[in-house]
Amino acid sequence: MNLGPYCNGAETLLHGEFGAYPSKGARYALSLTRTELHIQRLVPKPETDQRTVVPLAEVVGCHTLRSRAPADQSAYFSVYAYPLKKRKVAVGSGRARQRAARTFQVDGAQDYEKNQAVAEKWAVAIKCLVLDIPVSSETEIIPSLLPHTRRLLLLLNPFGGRGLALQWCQTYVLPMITEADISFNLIQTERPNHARELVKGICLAEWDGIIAISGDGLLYEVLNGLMERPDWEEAIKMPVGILPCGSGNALAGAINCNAGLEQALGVELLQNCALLLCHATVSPLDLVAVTTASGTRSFSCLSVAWGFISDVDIESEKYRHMGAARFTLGTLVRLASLHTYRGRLSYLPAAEAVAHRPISRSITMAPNGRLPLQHLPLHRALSDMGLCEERHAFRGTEPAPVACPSPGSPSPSSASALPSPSFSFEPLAGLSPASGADKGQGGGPPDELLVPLEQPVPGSWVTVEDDFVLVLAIYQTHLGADLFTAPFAHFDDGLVHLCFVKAGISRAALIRLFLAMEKGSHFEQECPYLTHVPVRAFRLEPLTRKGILTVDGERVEYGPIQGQVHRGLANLITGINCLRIATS
Ligand SMILES: Nc1ncnc2c1ncn2[C@@H]1O[C@H](COP(=O)(O)OP(=O)(O)OP(=O)(O)O)[C@@H](O)[C@H]1O
Repeated sequence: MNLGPYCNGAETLLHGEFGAYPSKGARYALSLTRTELHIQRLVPKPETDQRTVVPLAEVVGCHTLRSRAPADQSAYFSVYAYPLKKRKVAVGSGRARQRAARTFQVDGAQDYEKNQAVAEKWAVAIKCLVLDIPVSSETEIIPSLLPHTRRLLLLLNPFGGRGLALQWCQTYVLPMITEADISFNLIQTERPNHARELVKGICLAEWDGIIAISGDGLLYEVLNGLMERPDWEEAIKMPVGILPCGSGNALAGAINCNAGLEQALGVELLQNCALLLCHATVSPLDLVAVTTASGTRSFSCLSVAWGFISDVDIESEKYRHMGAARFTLGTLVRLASLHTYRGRLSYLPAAEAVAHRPISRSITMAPNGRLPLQHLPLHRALSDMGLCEERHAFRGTEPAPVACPSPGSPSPSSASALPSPSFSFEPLAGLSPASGADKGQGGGPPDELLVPLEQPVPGSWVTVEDDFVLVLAIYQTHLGADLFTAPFAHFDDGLVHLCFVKAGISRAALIRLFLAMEKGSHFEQECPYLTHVPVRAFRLEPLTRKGILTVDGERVEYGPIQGQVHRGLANLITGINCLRIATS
């Protein structure tokens, strides 16, 4: 049965009839389109026209193999997919991805070389599609279409979340990325700021990406380590990624959502992100340069929070063993003693109108003012099926060794040391500024929209002085993996989504907002106390003496803080284009 040249209306790139492994006499017709692998059993003939369709969005790689039996002139190729399945034992959502490998026998020719060439062609085509490399039926499918083996630096915080990062990485991540032909070096961080120091010392040319296996805090360290390098302009272009093993996992939630996948937590979210990592697509990522009262400047990719949200985040640290549930408990505890905070919030509204639902309500605005790292050998899940790996297809594609440039002389820092404000706040025991020790080593683009914190904001800014329950400057869709807080945000929209809730809101209304936030429908409640304004820059001046401020979920010194967005400064590995994703 010939399914080509079109399969369900899509162009067939490859078509062939193959045996299977283990054999059992079955034969299959395979058709490859840009988005799917169609598998039709021919022998024994099925009673109905039943086809198995493998969405390439669920495929991580394809390997060619050879039989250990010398008489066998067949070549084989295995396709590795990770479809989403309902789990027998309900954990979290009750869904998880299960490895599904299919091995086909290419036996059309008498000699192995010809069969191997066909197997290799299929493997190359499938890998190109997984990596979003354009292929059409006119393309000559040859190994040189493929990029060199990706080399990822995996940084794992063994104490992130519930402390399961290493176990989860070994169980769910390493097998998958091995099948995706990703070469990696896995380093466990030993202390806070270890990841930051590591990325400051690496030779950029040796890596294709840096992946944080933990919560958002570790990625914050990676981004700031890159920005603190003398070559920050080049360094910050290094694709970064996240494999969520923390408790909040906001960025992972945003990546999952961007791919069109159903909201997920725990292992399901980790597997989704690992699958997306195998698909390699990179998106520009906005960073917000945040300056605190002591003049410390750091780069944030998620949020600045004050009030209810930062209180819950930091106060729930003691429930860390509970994983994501720590926030639910923390929320209930905080709701019981709901605080309000007086503050002055100033912002520069975004010039363009942002097309989404009406947002601003009940707003009281007053215009005014080296570490050279040895590569581990490419890890491989070798078949235990009596087949061995055929690596010819990928030989000769390794990059030539590169010389590591020695660190250059530091470029002048634009992080101006701002004097402390005239009023002071209670010192926080044991808390040091987020990057105070490193101040001045790196650079980063100038914050041309900001004036020093001790000067009044420019006249084009808007200022609101009020009692707030919370102030949140968020730049991604998610505040946590299951908190769809800014549904209108995009990785590189060049916007800070300033959200605040003013005092006066009832506890019940606040709970309703947070419950609705799971689905991202909280703005539909038209709560008069909730305001959202898309801005380019903001300043928050707490007027209440005690409080908690967080940047990307990490506590920073309490006091005036301001930030400006730098559009698409970093690169984030986001994986599959959402139009191609399949949810089963
Ligand atoms: N080996 C380590 N020991 C102690 N702290 C570490 C270690 N490695 C990293 N850290 C620090 O742990 C902090 C929290 O880590 P991370 O944010 O990755 O996990 P999390 O807090 O569980 O996750 P989330 O931010 O999603 O809640 C980071 O700021 C990092 O500096």
